[in-house]
Amino acid sequence: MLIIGIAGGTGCGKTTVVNQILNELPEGEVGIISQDSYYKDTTHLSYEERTKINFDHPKSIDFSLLESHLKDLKKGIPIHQPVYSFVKHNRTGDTILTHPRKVMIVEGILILTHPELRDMFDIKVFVHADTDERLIRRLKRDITERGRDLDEVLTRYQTTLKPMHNQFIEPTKEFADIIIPNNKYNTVAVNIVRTIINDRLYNGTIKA
Ligand SMILES: Nc1ncnc2c1ncn2[C@@H]1O[C@H](COP(=O)(O)OP(=O)(O)O)[C@@H](O)[C@H]1O
Ligand SMILES: O=c1ccn([C@@H]2O[C@H](COP(=O)(O)O)[C@@H](O)[C@H]2O)c(=O)[nH]1
Repeated sequence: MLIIGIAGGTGCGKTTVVNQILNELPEGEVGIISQDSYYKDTTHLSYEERTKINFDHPKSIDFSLLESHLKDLKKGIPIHQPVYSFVKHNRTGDTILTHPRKVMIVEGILILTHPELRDMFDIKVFVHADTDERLIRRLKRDITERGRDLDEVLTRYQTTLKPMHNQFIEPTKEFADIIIPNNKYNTVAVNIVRTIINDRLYNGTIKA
């Protein structure tokens, strides 16, 4: 199994890059794990309390579950990936049965902060977009898709998102094997990653 970790700050375009990579690859050969699925379960808290969580700090992520799921997949064991709701700020209680694939992509803002997880990645990618670009994208996306308003996004940006990005996320760029500049859509970089995957898939250098 080839495991690719794709990190980068919120709004840099990780999800978009993953979808672009998957485009044109045969269905069923590549599996996805999103770090967002592994936000800690906070069912014991009220909605009000959940809105105050610092979701950009590594401690908000259940890394031990993520790590053990990845280990299971490596052993050929399917996992039940939790489904997360950004609107409720909590897991939904549903899971997605995720089968081991020849190539697994793990994406998320904090995935390179955790040494044990980081060591499991064969290729580490960091998607870069400028801070103002990321904030603009985040504003648009969170208002249209995640039920937020202008005030919520900007307040969260100033209080937690920006400081956590500088403290935890940006420094992990140094662990990356490949940095994808993504201020504009970067089809060249996406094609390079897809070529690496195709090479591993069809030249028999990896086993399922
Ligand atoms: N290169 C790009 N240029 C312009 N908009 C982009 C680009 N990449 C992503 N976007 C848009 O920015 C928003 C955030 O992208 P997304 O892939 O969800 O980022 P992430 O997963 O890193 O938070 C989405 O609305 C997406 O369509
Ligand atoms: O309940 C939640 C959980 C997380 N967030 C924010 O999401 C981003 C990470 O997701 P991306 O898709 O990489 O942007 C993170 O910055 C958290 O602040 C949230 O708003 N609510």
